[in-house]
Amino acid sequence: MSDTVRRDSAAPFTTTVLGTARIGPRRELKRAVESHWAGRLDRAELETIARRLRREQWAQLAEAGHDSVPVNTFSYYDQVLDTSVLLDALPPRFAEIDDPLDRYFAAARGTAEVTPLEMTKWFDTNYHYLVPEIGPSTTFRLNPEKVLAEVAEASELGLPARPVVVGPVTFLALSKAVDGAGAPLERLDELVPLYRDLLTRLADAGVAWVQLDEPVLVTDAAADLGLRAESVYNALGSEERRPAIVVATYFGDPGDRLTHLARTPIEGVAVDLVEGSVETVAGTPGLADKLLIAGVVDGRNVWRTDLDRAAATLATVLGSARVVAVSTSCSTLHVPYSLDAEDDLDPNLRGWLAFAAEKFREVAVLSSALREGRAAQAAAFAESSSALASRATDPRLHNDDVRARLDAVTDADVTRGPAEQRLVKQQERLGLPPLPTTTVGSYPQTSAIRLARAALRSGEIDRAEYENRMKNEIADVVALQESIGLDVLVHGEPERNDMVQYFAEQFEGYFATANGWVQSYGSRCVRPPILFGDVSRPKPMTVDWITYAQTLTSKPVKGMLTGPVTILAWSFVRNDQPLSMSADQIALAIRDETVDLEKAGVGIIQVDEPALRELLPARDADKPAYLAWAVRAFRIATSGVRDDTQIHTHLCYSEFGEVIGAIADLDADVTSIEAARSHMEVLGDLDEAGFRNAVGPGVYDIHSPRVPGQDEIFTALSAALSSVGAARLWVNPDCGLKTRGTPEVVDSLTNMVAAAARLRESIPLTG
Ligand SMILES: Nc1nc2c(c(=O)[nH]1)N[C@@H](CNc1ccc(C(=O)N[C@@H](CCC(=O)N[C@@H](CCC(=O)N[C@@H](CCC(=O)O)C(=O)O)C(=O)O)C(=O)O)cc1)CN2
Ligand code: MET
Ligand SMILES: [Zn+2]
Repeated sequence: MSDTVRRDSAAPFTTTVLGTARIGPRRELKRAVESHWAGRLDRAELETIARRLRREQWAQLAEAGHDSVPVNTFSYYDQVLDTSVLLDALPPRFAEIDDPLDRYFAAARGTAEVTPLEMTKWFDTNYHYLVPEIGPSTTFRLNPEKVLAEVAEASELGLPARPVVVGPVTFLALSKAVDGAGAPLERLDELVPLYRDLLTRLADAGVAWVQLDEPVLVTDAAADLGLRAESVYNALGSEERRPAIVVATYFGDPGDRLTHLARTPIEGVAVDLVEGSVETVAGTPGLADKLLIAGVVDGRNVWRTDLDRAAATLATVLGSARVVAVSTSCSTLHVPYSLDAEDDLDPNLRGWLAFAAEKFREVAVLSSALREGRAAQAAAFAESSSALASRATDPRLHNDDVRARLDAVTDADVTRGPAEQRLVKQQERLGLPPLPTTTVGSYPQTSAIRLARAALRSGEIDRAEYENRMKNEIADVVALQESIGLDVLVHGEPERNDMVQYFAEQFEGYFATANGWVQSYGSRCVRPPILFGDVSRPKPMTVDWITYAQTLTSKPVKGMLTGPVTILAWSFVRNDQPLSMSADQIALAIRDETVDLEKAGVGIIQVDEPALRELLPARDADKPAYLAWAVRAFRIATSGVRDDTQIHTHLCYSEFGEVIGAIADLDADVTSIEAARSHMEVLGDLDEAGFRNAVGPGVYDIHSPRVPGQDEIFTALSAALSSVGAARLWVNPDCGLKTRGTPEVVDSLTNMVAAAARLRESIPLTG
């Protein structure tokens, strides 16, 4: 059959990446999309900017010598949302919006009428995807326009385009069932004909290779993933008119799922050889006639590749497959664009790093060395090993005091007095009313605040002027909270560019970037700081701001810190020591800060751990060890204070299931937790996990601009009250307010305080 012949002879490629970022080297897409939402940029202009960003990205790959270029990795918001659109699987509440792009953004962000899709973490990264909702009324249908358009665009430029699409197993495994529907994964059979159809359309468009992303195959997210994948890819492989298929696994080791894939007629597999192991590849029969895309360059961390080691890894797997292509371990979505945008980096550090552009070149160097011999790339190999040696011997990597302190940590250092006893002492000190009202920390990060920071950076204003402006912000936020009638106040975090970066910038052992932006969700970006050495805290980081806020009010002001696990999760981490050791070092630095806050008279300190769930390993076997070190790090950070100092923590991003026991083990006096979207269900789970301390279930969802009504909050609170009782219940939104506007914050909090007051009246006044 002619098509089959064409596939077999489809020249395998040798040099590629699994995907790229799209936000733009200077966040051009963020600005364009946000201007479009604000009505300041029309659709044609938005599309022009998007097209230019795609072309620049593709050109960069081609120039680096890649012979296969991933396309359809562009997205106006999120690639999983794009897949929901591809499969026509948006929930019916969006059907009334006729225009496809308006509908797309409505699904991502919601409108006054409809709530958006839920957002959650993409595996163990800090990227968020929009969770597909699969209900009884979902009928799948193929909308291939976007992927075909990107293929056409790249082909016109003469580029070897390889479309990348989220695979059916991963798509359904990440979906949630709604309206009483069964598990989405049971509907795989319905997706197979659509993907077959898509394959044919791509073949018709001249596509030689297609990449179907199946990262879920490195997890234990569902039973029988290997068998399910085998059956799907047998079916897709049997399609006569199709491009060659590569199935990409990443973020871990596929284990025996690789054997299942190898049994199918697909032409290639991509394997993460940074987080996964070469043994899996070597132990998998059936790869001999396939293309193996070997992910030896770390796609999600920023360290320069050890080329010798990567070349050795490639040599190990060379005999396992028909052809070995060199690649990144995953998409470079998770790292900044290029070191070229960093003017002020420490020169040594620069040599140790590789952002996306530098990784593109590393891939090409390794591929050339693999085919033409090491001698062809001698200079690059020499540079890599001297940079590595410089890093390994840099004295800033080791701080003996920090290591000695950690060695000396005992069980007593991670244990506080009994929780009930703490509660009594804290209540004596704080004298709070029942159902205390509070907020999670941040208030709107207005553009005035950000512009002040930009002005400080550019030298337009000095430090004193900047501090004045921030103090004015704090004064405004304190006054606002008093007028609304909240019981426990916060300073509002105006001085923080980010809840992780702010601390990292003040730690020893960390570097910050100027333009190292990475997409977090939609148009929102973060600049993850780079943890390179042992961590310590030279001086207090938050005490002056909190004590200033406390001078403005007689209500207690909560100190506000980020916990060690979250700081670690949202940083680029060292790859030369276990994560647990880095977590403990950060924990000691945070402990120092809690002790200083206490000394300064602060009675309540919140240590946020929203990323506790995020670092949970993909495989069940690895989970208990992670949870043990994560809990211990939090307890190192929070057990240095007296029993009458109240420790709060905060968690968001729901899906607490597997970490619920760990949340109880944190032993915080008060835990504020996202609950609004799951209708307080988490409270029952906490109870079952033996959690007996106080809890502030988020009573409304801050991720949407919608103002919750007083009755709606009252209903949620009443449910919480009957679940945990008045003695343990706090009242708060489900996360910080930094992304919201002030008017909606005022209205929402006013309703929240009123609902709490109403409910208080119903509580019998016993002791
Ligand atoms: N690290 C981290 N990860 C996280 C979260 C988080 O808070 N931090 N929360 C969750 C995700 N939520 C997020 C919520 C908001 C933003 C967000 O708003 N990001 C800002 C950037 C925040 C920042 O770094 N701000 C800097 C720089 C701001 C900036 O862009 N300044 C302009 C100038 C000012 C202006 O034009 O407004 C510039 O430099 O060009 C500052 O305030 O100093 C954005 O995309 O716009 C990101 C993630 C999970 N992961
Ligand atoms: C992502 S959790 C955010 C917690 C932080 N204290 C804030 O309110 O912004
Ligand atoms: Zn939060």
